[in-house]
Amino acid sequence: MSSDPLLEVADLSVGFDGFDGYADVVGDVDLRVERGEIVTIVGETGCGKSVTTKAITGLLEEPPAHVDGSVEFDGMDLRELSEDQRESLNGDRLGMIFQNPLSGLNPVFTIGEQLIDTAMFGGKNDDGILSYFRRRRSTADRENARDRVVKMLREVQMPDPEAVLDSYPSELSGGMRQRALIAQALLNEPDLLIADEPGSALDVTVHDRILSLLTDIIEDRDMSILMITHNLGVARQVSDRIYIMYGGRIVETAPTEEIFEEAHHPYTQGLIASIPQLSGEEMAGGIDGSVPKYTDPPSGCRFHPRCPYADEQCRQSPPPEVSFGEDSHAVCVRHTDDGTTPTNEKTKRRLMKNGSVQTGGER
Ligand SMILES: Nc1ncnc2c1ncn2[C@@H]1O[C@H](COP(=O)(O)OP(=O)(O)OP(=O)(O)O)[C@@H](O)[C@H]1O
Repeated sequence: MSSDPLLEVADLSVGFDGFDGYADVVGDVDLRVERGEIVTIVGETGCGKSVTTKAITGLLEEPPAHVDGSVEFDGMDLRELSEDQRESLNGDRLGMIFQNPLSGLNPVFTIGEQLIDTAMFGGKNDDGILSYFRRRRSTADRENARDRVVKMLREVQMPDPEAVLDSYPSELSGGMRQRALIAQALLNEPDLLIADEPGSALDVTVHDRILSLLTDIIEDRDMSILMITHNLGVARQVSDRIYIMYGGRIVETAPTEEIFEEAHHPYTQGLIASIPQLSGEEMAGGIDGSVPKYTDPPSGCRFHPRCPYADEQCRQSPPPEVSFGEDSHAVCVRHTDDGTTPTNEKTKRRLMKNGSVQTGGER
């Protein structure tokens, strides 16, 4: 662990005012990304992964969101930056790719206009009158930027990049729009790329292709990545280190191989047991139950209603953080009690006995 991480998030919390009352979604989140490191946040849908990255990148509207904690990027406190400073950073030193490829592109400008602007002006990408005049200026700079965009579109394997430059987002397929967004996020060689389930809004085969494309591209670059996925198998493929998130809390973190060698939290163990295996022994239905209701979260450990080891202590008090090495922690009371320490196999047996759908193997 270095003393100079590129991104360091401390004690982040996010809640929302809503019709059903206050939703206490994210809390006590500490995470860091070292220079050149690929880190993933893994958890089921609704666990607070997107809310966490949106809070980091300043994309939550406050209110209704209430954000607290500190977010340091290369020594700058992102929460203290003015809107202008943040805009210059986003799209330049900080690249972002989100789940829905349509939301990231402006429908009234061509792909070329948008990507060339990003290449020339980075985060200072203005879709108003200013950009209209910028685009009228046919300078050598603009030609250079165009060449860079075409090169990048080729790198993301965009079919017929020259024709795509003159197309509007609505004229492209979902997969092509996602490729355009990946190209846009990488154009200015950001120091940190934040990728929120890229391609997950698309069908499974396109999603898989997008993911393997992205992993190939990032392998060749010296870039830090914070990636979000609900798929632990994907996280294993791409990341150096994993944070497991449940109910808006980080429940475990460790270097990727350590998580798979010896996961400590029953939730992580349940996710591992749910990864499809050729032996057909995975819990095909995943872990029984659903993520908490954030307007009325469970007391004590938020995972206790689904945990096969939960007892009174888990229902009563928030669990302690237990360290298993400098870089490996889990937040679970069981590890202070030798008799019932969970193991992957034990948890899998218990979860299966509890009625999770199974495809074969032990019953
Ligand atoms: N603007 C908002 N106002 C109120 N609640 C919100 C808002 N945005 C997100 N939430 C709630 O926060 C919770 C966590 O959502 P989030 O999108 O972060 O989950 P996730 O783990 O990223 O899942 P997914 O992969 O489906 O996006 C959800 O219950 C969601 O309804």
